[in-house]
Amino acid sequence: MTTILDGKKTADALMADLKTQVDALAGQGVVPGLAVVLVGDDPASAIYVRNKEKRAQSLGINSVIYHLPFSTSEQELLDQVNALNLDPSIDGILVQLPLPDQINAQAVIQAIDPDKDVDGFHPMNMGRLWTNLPGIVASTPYGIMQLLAAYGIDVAGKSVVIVGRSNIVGRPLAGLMLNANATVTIAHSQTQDLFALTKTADILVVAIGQAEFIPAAAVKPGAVVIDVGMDRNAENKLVGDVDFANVEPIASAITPVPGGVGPMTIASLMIQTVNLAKKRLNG
Ligand SMILES: Nc1nc2c(c(=O)[nH]1)N[C@@H](CN(C=O)c1ccc(C(=O)N[C@@H](CCC(=O)O)C(=O)O)cc1)CN2
Ligand SMILES: [Mg+2]
Repeated sequence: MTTILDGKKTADALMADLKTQVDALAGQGVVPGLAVVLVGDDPASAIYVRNKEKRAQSLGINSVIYHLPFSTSEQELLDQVNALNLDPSIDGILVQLPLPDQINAQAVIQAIDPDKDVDGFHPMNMGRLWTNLPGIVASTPYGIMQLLAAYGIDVAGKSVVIVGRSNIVGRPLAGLMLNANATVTIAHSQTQDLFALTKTADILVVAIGQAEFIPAAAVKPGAVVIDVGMDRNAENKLVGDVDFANVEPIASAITPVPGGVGPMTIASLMIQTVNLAKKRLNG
């Protein structure tokens, strides 16, 4: 029997626990503050930002959305970020990606106060992760680790292959897996004989953005498969990077799309926002 790693159910359970923590903070006079900056009108980004706001509101987190026009200049966005850096009611700042072409995303990420960088994308937080120091960790990788933990899947000593080397998923996840004592390989578009490599993985994570790219023949029977993709197939149906119908029967556990990694991303953002508010209270 394959275990379906249910991100929605797991996120809901984590959020129920988090709500009691937010209530306790409120009792001590601290309301966690999350600022989300959205530039332009990308429909998918608008949905993600709305979902973050809904989740924050249901927990009692003060979420403030700054919706700037598509024509916003890099300097205008930097000014907004600097104002939020100085706002004592804001614990976490995130700038929704992708950004319009006229804005250098790295410059914006590096302008965020590393101690408010709730996305964990700032080089300071990436550096902390890779030196195994406490810091803020990107939400999707953090969510994947939480999901595996919720199902009792220990990564220590396992062979983990991550397909995709983005700053949002692949690289930070590799750091987290290494810190949890996995043996990690990062594969990417230049990797030779990719499917021979993926077939060696005890835990296979795929984050490349290509619909149903990983076939059953590329997966070791009994592997744990984590699908970070959110793609549209030829019938315009939302699917992942893994051919779920054919891989599910041979995997020991697998995430669905939707309802796997995605909900864990937003839950992780909320957890880290609350952790930052606790830091404001306790120093
Ligand atoms: N600043 C950031 N930008 C982006 C991030 C991020 O972590 N920080 N990640 C993604 C978008 N994202 C959150 O921002 C995100 C994407 C998808 C989901 C999600 O719940 N997906 C659902 C399916 C949604 C659908 O039906 O389309 C699922 O998988 O079940 C949550 C968060 C890029 N930008
Ligand atoms: Mg999902």
